[in-house]
Amino acid sequence: MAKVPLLDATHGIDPDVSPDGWSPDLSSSPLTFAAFPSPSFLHLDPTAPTLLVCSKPSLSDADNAVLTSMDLKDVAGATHEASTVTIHHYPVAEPGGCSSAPPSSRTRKYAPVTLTDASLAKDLAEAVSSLVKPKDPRKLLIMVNPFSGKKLGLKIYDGVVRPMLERTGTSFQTVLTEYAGHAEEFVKSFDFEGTGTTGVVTVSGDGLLFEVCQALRSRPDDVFGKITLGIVAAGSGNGLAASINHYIERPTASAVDNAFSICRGRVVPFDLSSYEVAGGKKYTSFLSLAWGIVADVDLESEVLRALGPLRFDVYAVWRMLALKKYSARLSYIDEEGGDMPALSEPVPASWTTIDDEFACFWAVQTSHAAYNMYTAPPSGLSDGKFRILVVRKGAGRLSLLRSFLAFETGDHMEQPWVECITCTKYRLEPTSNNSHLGIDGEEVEYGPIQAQMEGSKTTLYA
Ligand SMILES: Nc1ncnc2c1ncn2[C@@H]1O[C@H](COP(=O)(O)OP(=O)(O)OP(=O)(O)O)[C@@H](O)[C@H]1O
Repeated sequence: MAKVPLLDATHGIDPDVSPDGWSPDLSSSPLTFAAFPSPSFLHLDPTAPTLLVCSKPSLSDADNAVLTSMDLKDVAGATHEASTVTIHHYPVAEPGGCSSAPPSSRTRKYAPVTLTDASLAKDLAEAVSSLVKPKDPRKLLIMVNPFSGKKLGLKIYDGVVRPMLERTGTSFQTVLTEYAGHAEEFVKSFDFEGTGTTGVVTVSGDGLLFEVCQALRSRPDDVFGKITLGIVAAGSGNGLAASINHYIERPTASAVDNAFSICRGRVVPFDLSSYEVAGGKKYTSFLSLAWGIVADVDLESEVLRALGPLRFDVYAVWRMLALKKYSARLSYIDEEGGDMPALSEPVPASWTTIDDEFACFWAVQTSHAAYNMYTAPPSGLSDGKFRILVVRKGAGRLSLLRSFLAFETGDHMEQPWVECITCTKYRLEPTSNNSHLGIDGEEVEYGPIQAQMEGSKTTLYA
C-alpha cells in the first residue's frame, strides 16, 4: 500500500482551540497521513485537534466514514514496533445512560494499527507523538512509597505509571523508598542539573511529597523554582491529588489521570507556605496544618492504618465521643508582602488575635485536605491564601459531627458555627498540651507555630 501525501496540520487550526491550555503543538510538524490496511486511514482533522480513523484516504471525500475519532487532548503519545503503531488513547469515561454524574476517570483504549512497512510506522508514531509531547525536554525523578495507604504504591507504579511513562517516551529514573526519611536523604543530594532532571513525582500519599519538599527547601540552589512537582495518588488521605482532581473538574479522577497529566506535561503554578516551630526549625507545606481534633484523628489513627482511608472515620467518631478541650491563641493577618515576626516576639498590633477554646482548627491552602474533605471550596492550587476553619467552644458535639459530615461536600461553609478565616500569615499558640500538630498530615514539634504564605514558588503537574 502506498504512503499517501502529507496533510498540512497547521492549516486552518487555531492552536488555542483547546480551552484549558492542552492544545497540541500543531505548528511543529505536519502529521503523516498514513494508510491502514483495513482499509482505513488516519487523519488529523484540520478543523479541530482530533485524530480521525476514516474509511477513505481523503477527508474531502463526501462518502468518507469516520470509523473512530480520538481527541488529541486524550492521546498520550504513539509508539511503534516493526510495522505496528499503537496510539495511546486515554479518553475520559462518560457517565452511562441519563446520569448527570460528572465524567469519571481516564481509561486506556488501544488503537493498534498495522501498516505495510516499518518506516511508515515509525513516521506515523513520531508524527503523532510530536503533536502531544511537551515542548521542553524533560527528565523525571519518580519516588515510589511501596508502603503508602493500603501498600498499593508499587502496584500503581508498575501497573499504571511506568508503562505510561515508557509508552510516551518520557525520560525518568525511579527510586523505591526503603524507609521513612529515605526520599529526603536522596533528594537533598540529588544532582538535578547534572542529570537534567526537571520534575519530581511521588507515587504515594501526601506524606512522601512532604518529605521531598523538606529536602528541596534545605538545598542551597533554590530548586523549587526550577522543577515541577507531581503526585500519583497511592496513599490514605491523598489531599493534594484530590485538590488537583477538583482543579481539573474531575472529582473521580484516578491514578491513571494523574499519570496522564504528568506524561502530557501540563504544568500549573503551585503555592508553597513556610512554617516555623519553636526552636527555629522550618517546614515547607503545600496542604494543611491540623491541630486539635483534626490532628488527633489524623495522627492517632495511624494505629488503624490497615483499614485504609476508613481509619479516619472510625477514629473521628471515637474522638468526638471523647471530646477534649483544646485552647489556644490564634493570630492572623491577610496582607501582601511584609515580614514575618520572630516566633519569640509578639505579633504586630495590626494582626487580629483570638484567645479561645477551639473544637476544630484546620488551616488549609488547597481545596481538599483529604480525598473526602472539601475543606476549602474557595481555594485553588495557587490563590496565595490560607483558609483557617475554626469551630469554637460552645458548638457542641452534634454541631461538630455535622461539620465533619459536611466537610465532604463543602456544606460546612454554610454552618453558622464554622468560621473560615482568610489570611496570608498566622500564628497558633496552643495553651493546652493535649493534642498534636500535623503539617500536610505529618507530625511536627508541638508548641507555638507560625506560617507565611509564599505563593507560587513552584509548579505542579495537574
Ligand atoms: N519504605 C518506607 N517504609 C516506611 N515508611 C515509609 C517508606 N517510604 C516512605 N515512608 C514514610 O511513610 C509516610 C507516609 O507515606 P505516604 O504519605 O506516602 O502514605 P499515606 O500516609 O498512606 O498517605 P497520606 O499522607 O495521603 O495520608 C511518610 O511519612 C514517609 O516518610
